[in-house]
Order: sequence, then C-alpha cells, then structure tokens
Amino acid sequence: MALLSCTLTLSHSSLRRHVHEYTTTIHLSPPPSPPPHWNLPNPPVLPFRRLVSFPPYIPRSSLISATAPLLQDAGATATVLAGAYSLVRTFDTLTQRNLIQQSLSRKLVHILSGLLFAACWPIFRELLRGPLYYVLILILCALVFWRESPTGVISLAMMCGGDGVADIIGRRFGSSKLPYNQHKSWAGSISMFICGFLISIGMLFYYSALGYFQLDWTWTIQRVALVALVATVVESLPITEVVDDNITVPLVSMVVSMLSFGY
Ligand SMILES: C/C(=C\COP(=O)(O)O)CCC[C@H](C)CCC[C@H](C)CCCC(C)C
Ligand SMILES: Nc1ccn([C@@H]2O[C@H](COP(=O)(O)OP(=O)(O)O)[C@@H](O)[C@H]2O)c(=O)n1
Repeated sequence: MALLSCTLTLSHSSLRRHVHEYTTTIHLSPPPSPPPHWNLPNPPVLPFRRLVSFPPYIPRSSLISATAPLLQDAGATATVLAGAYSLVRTFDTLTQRNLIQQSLSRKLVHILSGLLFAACWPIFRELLRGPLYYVLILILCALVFWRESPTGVISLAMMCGGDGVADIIGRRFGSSKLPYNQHKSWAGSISMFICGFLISIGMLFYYSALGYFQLDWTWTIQRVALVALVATVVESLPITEVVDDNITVPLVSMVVSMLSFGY
C-alpha cells in the first residue's frame, strides 16, 4: 500500500518534474540560499540516495509537439499489452509442448505478470485515476452483484451511461450552469438523470428477460428513478476534485439501490 501511494505521488507529472529538479540541483550545484524571511523547514534527510530520478529525464526541448505525451502513453499501453500477451503465449506454448508442467507454468505467470506490470509503471506519464476507478468499480460490481442482483446493473448503468452522457451533453449544450457548481450544467445533469434511468431500466429488462430476476415494473420504475435522482445530485456536487465521479456515482447508486431492492 505504501509502495502504491508512493507511486501515485511521484507519478503526478508536476511532482515528477520537481523531483528531477531537486535531484539535479543537489548533485550539480549547491542550493541557492533562500531569502531570510522564508523560514522554511529543512528538507527531510532520506535514508538512501536516489541515484537516478525516474522516469528518465526528457529535455523539454525534445517535446516538440503536443502529441508527444499521447504517443508516449499509447506506446506504453501497447508495450504492456504486447508484454502480457507474449508472456501468456510463451508459457502456454511451453506447456503444450510438454516442456514444463501446467502448474509450474501457471505459477511462473503468477510471478512474472505482476512483476512486469509493476516494472512498466515508470514508462507511463501518470496514473489515469478515472479509468482505474472505473475498472475497479466494474470488478467490484461483478464480485458483489454477479447477475442475480439489480443493484450491480443499476450502479454500472449510472456510472457508465449516466455520468458519461452528462459529460457529452453538458459540454455541448451546457451553457446554463448549476447555481452551486459552475463546472456542471442543467443540460448535463438532466441528461444524466434521463439516460441513467433509461439505461438502468433497459439493463434490468435485459436481465429479467434472461430470467436472472423477476421485477414488479411499476415499483421498479419508481425505485430506479430515485436512484437516478440521487446519483445525479451527487454527481452535480462540487466535490470532483476531492473524490472522482467514477467512485461517488456507483457507490451512492449501490447504497440507494440496496436500500430499495434489498439485494
Ligand atoms: C475512460 C474510462 C473511464 C474514465 O472516464 P472519466 O470519468 O475519466 O471521463 C473508461 C476506461 C475503460 C477501460 C480502460 C477499459 C475497460 C474494459 C472493459 C472491462 C472491457 C469490456 C469488454 C466488453 C466485452 C466489450
Ligand atoms: N452534470 C454535468 C456533468 C458534466 N458536465 C460537463 O462535462 C465536463 C466534464 O465533467 P466532469 O468534470 O464530471 O468529468 P469527469 O470527471 O466525469 O471526466 C464538465 O466540465 C462539464 O462541461 C456538465 O455540464 N454537467
């Protein structure tokens, strides 16, 4: 956990640049003395010396176009995907050719996949928290509400459909802002409510048609409207800087849905 939070901290691009400048300064020249009125605390004495700052320093002059960061992330993603695919294929082939036992192959993949994943962190510019939280919520819903519960389906519909549509419609038609949040608009929030509601009902219909649960539709429509309303209000609050919508929207949807449906 400590390692994860350390990585999250250093992965922020501005902090990374700061780390680089800090390490360069202490290695190459004495630090400039601050003006007397600055009264800053002494920097902490680290129990180790950082020999190189990661990721390796890229001179600003070489960042000649705005597409360079995108290309770096795209290249990093392609590298990770290719590495994961090659790893699994390699051990699959070794097992099929009876060169190693299946149990050993599985454990070697167990060892190497996580280590390779961690080894790839430095090649990314920063951790994209939105997509990470999004995937974590997908996993949480699958683990907790697998198929037989309306709650998982509704929560995902609100996070994926509702919150996603709010962004698209809000950016395009959201000139009229909410009185308590100048970053969000009536158009975005109303479209979130409508789309979150409709997509939830559509998903519930799909699951009930497949026989995973039976619903009283008059009652269900009222309850889903309540979930959509609460999720929309929470999404509209000026708390995005504190906690990501991809966490608040599904979690609040889960709570209201669990209280309504009981499962
Ligand atoms: C960009 C994403 C979320 C963050 O949005 P924002 O709130 O920051 O605007 C979506 C991230 C998607 C993720 C990287 C990939 C998810 C893959 C998914 C589990 C696969 C579905 C398979 C299905 C069969 C097509
Ligand atoms: N209720 C909403 C939500 C988003 N939006 C628009 O969508 C943009 C991105 O929304 P956001 O800050 O929730 O973005 P994410 O955190 O979902 O990526 C906002 O800057 C608004 O232009 C809106 O107008 N009304």
